[in-house]
Amino acid sequence: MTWRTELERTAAALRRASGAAEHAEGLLAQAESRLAATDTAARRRALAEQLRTAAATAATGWLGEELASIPSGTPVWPDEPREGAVRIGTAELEDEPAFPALVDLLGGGHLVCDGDAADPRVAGMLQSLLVRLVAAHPGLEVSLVDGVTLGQVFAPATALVDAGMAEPVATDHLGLAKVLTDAEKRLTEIRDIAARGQSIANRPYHLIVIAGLPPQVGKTVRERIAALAHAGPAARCHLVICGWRTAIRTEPLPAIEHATHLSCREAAMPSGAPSPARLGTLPLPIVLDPVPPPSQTRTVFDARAAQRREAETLTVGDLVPDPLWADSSRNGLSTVIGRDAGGDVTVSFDDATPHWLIGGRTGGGKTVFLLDVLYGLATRYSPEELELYLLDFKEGVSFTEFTPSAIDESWIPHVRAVGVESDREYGVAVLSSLRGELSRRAGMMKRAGATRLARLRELRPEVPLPRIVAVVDEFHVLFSGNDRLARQAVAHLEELARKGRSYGVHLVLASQTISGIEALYSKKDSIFGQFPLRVALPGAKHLLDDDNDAAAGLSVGQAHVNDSGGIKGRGRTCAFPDASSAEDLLAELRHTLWERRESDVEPVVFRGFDEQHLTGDPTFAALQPNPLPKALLGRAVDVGVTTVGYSFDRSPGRHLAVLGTSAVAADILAAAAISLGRQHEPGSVEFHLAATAAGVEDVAEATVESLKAQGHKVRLLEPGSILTTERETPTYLVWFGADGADGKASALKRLLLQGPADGIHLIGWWRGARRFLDDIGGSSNREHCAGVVALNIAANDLGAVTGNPNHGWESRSNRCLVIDRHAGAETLAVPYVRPGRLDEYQEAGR
Ligand SMILES: Nc1ncnc2c1ncn2[C@@H]1O[C@H](COP(=O)(O)OP(=O)(O)OP(=O)(O)O)[C@@H](O)[C@H]1O
Repeated sequence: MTWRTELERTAAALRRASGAAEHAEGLLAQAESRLAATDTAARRRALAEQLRTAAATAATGWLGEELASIPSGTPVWPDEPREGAVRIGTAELEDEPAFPALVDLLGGGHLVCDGDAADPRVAGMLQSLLVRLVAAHPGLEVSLVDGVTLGQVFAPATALVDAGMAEPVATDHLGLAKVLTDAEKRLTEIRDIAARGQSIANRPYHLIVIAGLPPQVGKTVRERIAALAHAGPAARCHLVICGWRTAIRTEPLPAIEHATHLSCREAAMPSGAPSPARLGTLPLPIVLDPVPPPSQTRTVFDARAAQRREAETLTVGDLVPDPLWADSSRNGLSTVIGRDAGGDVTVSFDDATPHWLIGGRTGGGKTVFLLDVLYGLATRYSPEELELYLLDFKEGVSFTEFTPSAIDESWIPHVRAVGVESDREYGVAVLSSLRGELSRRAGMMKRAGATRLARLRELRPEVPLPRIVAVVDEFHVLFSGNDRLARQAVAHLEELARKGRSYGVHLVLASQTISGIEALYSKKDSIFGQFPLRVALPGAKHLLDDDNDAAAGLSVGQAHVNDSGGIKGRGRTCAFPDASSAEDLLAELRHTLWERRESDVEPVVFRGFDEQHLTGDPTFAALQPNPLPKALLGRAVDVGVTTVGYSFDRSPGRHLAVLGTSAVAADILAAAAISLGRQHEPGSVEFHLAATAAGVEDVAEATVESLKAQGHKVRLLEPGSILTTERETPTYLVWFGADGADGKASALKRLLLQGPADGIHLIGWWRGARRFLDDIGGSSNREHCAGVVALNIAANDLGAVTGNPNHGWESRSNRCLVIDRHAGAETLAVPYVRPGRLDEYQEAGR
């Protein structure tokens, strides 16, 4: 072989190997120009020197220097290197080391060697190659196969396995098959991403190192390896295949594309020494890199593993941006939630992912994930940019930390309403109010001529138009039962899911499962099709596509985030921080946000099973004498938990009947009387109380005391005189137990008919709805009592009382239905009771 040919080949090999094409071309040109010289030995040395210099540029530091010469303590690289070449040994010229032998691996092609790790030279080369690549590539993911030394050659890589950078070494054909299956899956996913025009440049390299093929490997597996080699480089998958030689049955080997071939198995030299290794067409022999110093291997692997763990672990503190509230929600909202090998994983509410579905078993981390998201958003966006509605249908305290408490007066200023152990009506009320907001925004957009929220915000800068995020934890409860409420919830949800995107109203539904919700059967696809962002937590079912098993191996603290409705290959698995273990930090953060608030309006908190007390209602505290007094009866099950009242004016029928056997009725009467007392000047009105029902003495007595304390004249009436007592001044007759009308049905009718005109109103408790109807003279007289508070009475009895059979009223503890026939209003409410009375009543089974 002439020097010229040798030179050309050598430079070409270097060019191929290093990818430093321009540099090698330069070398070639220079060398050619000097070919005329006569001193061959000198030329060879000069050539070797030039190639050494070229290689030093093509592969530096961890990738190119002799490992033994790299000082201990040299850090692993923090960023991906640009060069793809890596050293595997040294080319020798006349038995002297001439220049490093490089192969173009990650970002280039593959390395195929006919020898396997049973040859110590190959074992040494593999170990040093792994150290180099792990030290140089922070994002590298590795699959290791060793069918010849039972994993011995990769023993030092345990640290990589522990850090999740590598799978445990596969040592048999089944293990190899799994490696290939996983690689094929990954390849398809990455190819899909690239096919959609998205960049795959931030995806980690996947390196498969086969130290030797397990004995049982046949044609099919070899063909799979060849196919992977064919498609791999385009999907950042590269192979190092050792022991790639014709099998015993002399099957021809499939060709491995994009490969540099390393040959170690030519016949032994006459001296008995193994033949030297050869790399590709490079005419010089190669001495493969030896086993690196064990301490170096350990240090590199440990450092990389530690760095990887740290890089993938986001702390709660990392969720918080600096500065706070700096982002605009004009085009959407987003927050970082975790990290994977590709960097930060963010989740967004925008045109592409307007609504989210989150799934995971109990204890799978849903609440923690939601807290992470909510703190992330509340720190990025000010309350002018973001409003939050939080509903929790399970027994627990998920969102209470966002609201003021006896221990901590602060709250998250973005939060408008929080439902804790909410009941379904409250959930429906929140959805209904959000739907109202959709309509309001739709109207504004139409009038302003805008088609997008962002545009409307530009046109109407004076109108606050924050994006709204409504979170519903355990949302399946809302739709359980397939009843009227479930149907209402479905209707609201459908509308919000469909239109929310345009108007900046976003939903997050979290549950253990999205299947099995009867009320949603026919609408499932149309509704959940609007929820492209899927977050699968451990135990999530039916959240991702059927053929997508990405959530199968998740452990608590990990989430699989898919932004394409669960389609395979579109997700990222990341660890998210544990907000439940950062109470102090979050409390401090809450305080900081609270102190920055511009409004003192606290979030409305609805606790489904809490008692409501008249004295705890700010509306009661603010009452003043006024010409249109209103009896306060309870708090509505609506978003604002507004006070429900019934007003007494002089028009006919302004009386109030509380119906049902529940002793809560007595408390409602008491609350009505006491609140009315506040709205009259003492002396301008009298209160006549009659306590004819058993067990109401305490309540009646307390009511008398309260009214007297307000300065009112109060009379206690005895049976027989309740309806016949003369009343010359405006009077409220508060009657605990009006069933039977004191035996004077006609007097009752007269009072109902004529009373209001004289300022005389009845507030009465009837235990039986039918009895009440009889007492007032039948259904034709129902107009004579326009106010009804239904407690535990049957829906058809209530229908008979009001003449409206369609109330759909289902009585239950701690709820009442307040009906004002004149106003055409029916309001579900939590009635006022005296503190602790609900427990007493429940214990007594009433
Ligand atoms: N990111 C995380 N890192 C570490 N531990 C976590 C993480 N997320 C959750 N956990 C642990 O799991 C526990 C349960 O989490 P969480 O309360 O969020 O579950 P959940 O799905 O809401 O359960 P449930 O529905 O029963 O309330 C937490 O108390 C915490 O100890």
